[in-house]
Parts: sequence; C-alpha cells; structure tokens
Amino acid sequence: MKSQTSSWDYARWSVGIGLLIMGVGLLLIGWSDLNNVMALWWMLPLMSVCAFAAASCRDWARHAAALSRCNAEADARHDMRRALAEQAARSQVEQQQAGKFAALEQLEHAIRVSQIVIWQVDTIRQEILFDGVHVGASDYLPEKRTYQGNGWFERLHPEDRPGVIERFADFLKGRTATFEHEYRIPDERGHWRWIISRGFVVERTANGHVTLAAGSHIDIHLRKQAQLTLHQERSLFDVGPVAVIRYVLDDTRRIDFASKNVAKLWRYPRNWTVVGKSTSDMVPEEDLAVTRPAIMKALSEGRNGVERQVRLRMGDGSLQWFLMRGVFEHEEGKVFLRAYLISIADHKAVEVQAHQHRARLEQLIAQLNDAQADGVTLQDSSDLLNTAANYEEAFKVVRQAASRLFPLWHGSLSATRDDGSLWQVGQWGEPPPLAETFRLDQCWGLRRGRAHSYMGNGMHLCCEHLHAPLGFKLLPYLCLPMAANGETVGALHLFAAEELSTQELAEVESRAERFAETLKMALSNLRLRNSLSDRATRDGLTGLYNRRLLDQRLPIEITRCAQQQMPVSLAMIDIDHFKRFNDTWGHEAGDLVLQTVGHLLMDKTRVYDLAFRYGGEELVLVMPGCRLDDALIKLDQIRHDIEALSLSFRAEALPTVTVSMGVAETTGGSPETLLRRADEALYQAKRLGRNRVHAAEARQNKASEAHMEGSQA
Ligand SMILES: Nc1nc2c(ncn2[C@@H]2O[C@H](COP(=O)(O)OP(=O)(O)OP(=O)(O)O)[C@@H](O)[C@H]2O)c(=O)[nH]1
Repeated sequence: MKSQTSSWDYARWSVGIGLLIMGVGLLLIGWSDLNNVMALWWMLPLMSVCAFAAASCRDWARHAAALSRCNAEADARHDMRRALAEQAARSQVEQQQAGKFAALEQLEHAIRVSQIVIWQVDTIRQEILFDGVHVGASDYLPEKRTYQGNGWFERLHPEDRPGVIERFADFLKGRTATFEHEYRIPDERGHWRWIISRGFVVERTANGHVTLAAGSHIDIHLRKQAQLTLHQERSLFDVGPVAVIRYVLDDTRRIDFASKNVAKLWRYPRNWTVVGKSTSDMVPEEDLAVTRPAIMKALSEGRNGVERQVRLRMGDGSLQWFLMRGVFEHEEGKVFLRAYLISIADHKAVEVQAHQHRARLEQLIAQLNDAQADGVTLQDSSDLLNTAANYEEAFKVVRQAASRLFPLWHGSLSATRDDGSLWQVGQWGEPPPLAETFRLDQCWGLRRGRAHSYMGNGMHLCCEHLHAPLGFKLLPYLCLPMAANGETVGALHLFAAEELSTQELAEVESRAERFAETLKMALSNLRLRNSLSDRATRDGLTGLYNRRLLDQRLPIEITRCAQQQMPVSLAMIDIDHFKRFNDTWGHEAGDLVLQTVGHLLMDKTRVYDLAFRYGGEELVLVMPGCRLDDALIKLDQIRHDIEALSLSFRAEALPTVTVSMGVAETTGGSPETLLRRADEALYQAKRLGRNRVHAAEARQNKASEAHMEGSQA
C-alpha cells in the first residue's frame, strides 16, 4: 500500500529533524562558545526525540489524513458497493423480467409457428377465450377472440358438433379428467379443417364442476386426411371393386392372401376362399400360357411389378376380364406377386362393341366396293347375255359372272320349258344332287314367286328338286325365281360351300336378287328366240328336233365332246311292226304312238341329250358325253318304259308298243359313220327279235369306223 509509513522512515525523519534542530541550536549559541558544545550532546537525544516527535507528528498527521481518506474511501466504496448491489439487484430483476418477456415471446412465437391455439374456458362467465394463431390454410391471422355461450360450438362441423358438446359437457362436469377430441372447424376460406382439442382443469368447485379449464387446438388436418385416405383405401380393398391376392412365384403358384371382397367380386359363395388355391384354378390355361412368361420376364428384368389383362374364372363358371397390377415381394427367400385386380368387363364389352362397329364399317366399305364391282359385273353380264344365241352361251356368261359375284358358292341355272317344267341349263362348282328336270311346284322359290332361302337349321323348308341323299348335310341355299312378261323364265339356285349366318345369307340373297333381275330379261329373250327357232328345227308331230337339226348338231356335239376327251353315243330307235300297227289301228293311232314315244324320250333323257325324228317312225337319240355302257343301260330303261305304256285311242286300248334300238359310240369320229353303225346295230336288234337294244361292239366299232371312213375318203 502506498500510504503506509515504515519505522525506518520514522528513524530517517527523526535523525534529519534532530540534525536540523542541532544546526539551528549551533547557530543560536554560536561556535565560539565551545563550552556549550557539550550542551549540544544532550541536545542530540532531545533533538532526536523532537525530530522523532516531529516525524511522528507528521506521520500522525499523515495517518490521520490517510485515515480520514480511508474512511472516506471506505464510505465511498460502501456506497458504491451498495449502489452496485442495488444496481446488480435491479439488473437481476430487469434481466429476470427481460428473460421472462423473451421466454413469453418465444413461447408465443412457438405457438404461432406450431399453429397451436390456446384456449381457456371460464364456466362462471360462460366464455371461451382463444389465444394464438387461428388455424388456417395459408394466411394465418393472429387471433384473440372470446366466444360467449355456445358461440364457439356453433362454428363446428355439424357432424362433429354433437360429439364435441357431449364430451365437453362430460369434461366440465368432472366425468372425465381431461378433454380430448378431434373435430372440424372452418378456416378463413370456410373450408373444414381437422383439429385435435385437448384440455385440462385449472380450477374446479368442491363438487368437482370445472370453473376454469385450459387447453390447446392443434391442426391435424393433413394427418387426418392421410388417415381418412388410408382408411378409404383399406375399405376399398375390403369392400370396393379392387380385389387383392398374393401368390408365390414357384411351381405351385399358391395363393396365400386374398382381400375380403374376393368371394363377392368373383361371384363365389360367401364362405368361399381363394387362399390355398393355385392361380391355375382361377385362370384359363391359354391365358396362363401367355401371362406367366410375361410375369417371369418382368421379374428377370428386375422390374418392380407387371401389368396384364387376364381372364378369371368366376363362381358361375363364366370368364371375366380383369386388369392385374402385380407388385413383386421378396420374403424369406421366396418371390411373391401381390396382384391388384379390377374388373374391366365393361371396358372389354365397349372394346368388343367398338371392334364390332369398326368391323361393320369396314364391311360396309367392302360392300360398297363390292357393289361397285358387282355393278360392273352385272352390266357386263347383261350385255353378254343379250347377245347369247342359246342357253349354252347364256349359261357360260352366268357361270362366269356368278363365280365372280359369289366366289364361295356353287350354283345352277334352270330354264322353263314350253310345258312349264324346268330343266337345268347347267351348274357350276359342286352343288348338291339336283333334279335335271323338275316341276315348278317342286321349288319353293318358283312356287311363291320370290326368293327362297334355306338355312339348314330346321326352320326352313327344303325344295323337292334337291335330291340330297340320306345323311347328306345340306348347307344353306337360295332359289331365286325369274319371271318376265308375266311368265316364269327360269330360276337361279345358289348353294353355300360352308355354314353361314342369317345375316350373311341375307346379304348374298340381296346380291343374288340383283343378279337374277339382270338375268331374267336375257332368259326371256332367249326363250322367245328359241321358241321361234324351234318352229324351224322341231318336228311338228313329236316335238322332237328334226333331221335338219341333227345334221347340224351332230358334228358339233362330236367335236365338242372330242375336245374334252368325251365320247358321244348315238341310238337309232325304230317302232316295231309299225306298218302293221298303222294298218290295224289307223294312221292317227300311229301318230299318237309316235307322239307319245317322242315325249317319253324327251322326258326320260338328260337335258344335254338331243332327241330327233330321223324320218318316218325312226328316231335318233344323241347322248353327248355318254359312254356306250351307260347308254345301253339308259336306252334299255327307255325301251322298258315304252313297253310299259298303256295307250288308248278313242277309248279303245291300244296294244303294247315296243321299240328296237341300235347304239354306237364315237370319240371324234364322223357323224355319218356313227349314224350308220347305229343303224347297223338297229338292224341287228330287229334281226335278233326286236324289242331290244343292240350295241355296235367297241372293237368292231373302231375297225368298222376306220374302214368306213377310209372308203368314204
Ligand atoms: N302313222 C304314221 N305312220 C308312219 C309315219 N311315217 C311312217 N309311217 C309308217 O311306218 C311304217 C314303216 O314300216 P316299215 O318300215 O315297213 O317297218 P315296220 O312295219 O315298222 O316293220 P319293222 O321295222 O321291221 O318292225 C310305214 O307303214 C309308214 O307308213 C307317220 O308319220 N305316221
């Protein structure tokens, strides 16, 4: 300390002051008085004492001053300390207060940020005070609001309000220790938001009734929405349209999980379960063959899942389309497929419908194109038919046009004869066995005067001119009558090569009617022309072709058949003992016999065969394409039929009429030789006893033919 004085200082001060007093004493008494020098010796302690005293006095003074200063300083320090203490105390209070304020601010901030609303209920005042950030969607507004009475509850969602009121009443009446409930309140925009409200008791009466309670609201909207969505999704899988199954991707394909709704959705009994079954039990084999490789491919490519359309077997046995979204799950070294399945039956039905519409449209376009092509074909056919000289030419045109118009159909053309019956002009493809001649009433189309369609399903009548053998499966066919100028001129017959629908048959019928329309005028013209020509070519008594026509036609038929490597057989027919008959029964009766035999010949022979009156009672039958053996059989039948005739003239029975026949065959030989050989054979038949058929032998034929042709040359 600077103010402290050491005893050494006192000593220094004492010596100094003593020396000073002694000097002053010497000056006063003078150096001359050395007697008094001794006196100085005693003055020394005195001076020292004086100096000491002086020094002490100075120290005392200094001490006193220092003490005084110290006291003052001490007082000052005390004051300062007190002031500092007071200051510190004040600061502490201030700090405490400041801390409190900061904490409150932080709390308030935290409340605002966390969207917590603090509430306080005063049951005595019947009011609820809210403090904090009002729950809102985006623009939060600080709110300090008091609701009186039920003002707050009226803001709640109507569905939640009764529950909240009930629970809050329980809480206020002390029935529950705390209040906790989730409900909806409106936000600033009027949208409902979920909150959770929790409360606790602050004060209560002696009987337990709450007088003051406090609590908080916390916005749980997002969580609640997520909860609701999850719940909805879960219920979707349990009662909704999506079925969930899981099965192991090994050879068993065993299903180990299924949602509750599977039985209902798949139309199985309520207690039925798919768990434990294999996917093979549910999916048809052909679908499995495609779906399984697709699933395994997706797995091998490391995908998370797979999406397929599959058909599942329903409880009622039907197959229904489903969209399957599968997710792979790996568990305990096994791979499972969790499949979410939703019916796409409606979608598929629409798809099928759309496909049908598209197909129908394409069909219509095709029909339009076909119709245009048909129009061209019909026009061409019409032109050609009008120039056809005879039925054969007409038939060629018809066959060609029909093959183009009805490529998958076989057919036949019939024409009307003078007696009203019909004969087959020709046929193409492979129609069922048909009568070569038939009556008009044997065809339903001709009978009714309109197209007759036969579906082969037992619903339609089959025409009699079809001679389908027993067990023959008759496919759909059409008969289209053709009438012109008030008379039937013929019929077009079309036979399907395969089963077809009613719709398809109707379409062909419509087209065939147009074809028949074109055809009928040509047939009518042809018939008229033929009738005029018949008068020049037919024998007036018998109706058979005359010899002039035989001379024209025989070479044509031989050449035509030879081109197709076919023979022509020719029969010369002569009525036995006709002279005698005439002589006995008269010439008119003889005419009747000739006429009857002529008609029988026309009736009993094919349409291709040509019967001529060669001269007198001699008739000739030309059978193109007919071998000698077949001709013999046919001729013998005719001979028999003639013999079986029972004729009467003027109510008088005529005797049995018999004929003799000689037949020869040629392939490309001359007409004259053929006629001659047939005549020779006839001669033989007469010679052998009549009423018989005699054939020129094949070898002899050849030799004789060669010889005769050689001699003619
Ligand atoms: N009624 C009728 N008789 C005819 C006609 N044309 C020919 N005749 C007769 O037919 C007869 C032919 O007789 P013949 O050639 O002698 O032969 P046949 O009496 O039939 O004796 P065979 O032929 O040997 O069995 C003659 O009496 C002719 O008058 C005809 O148009 N009408």
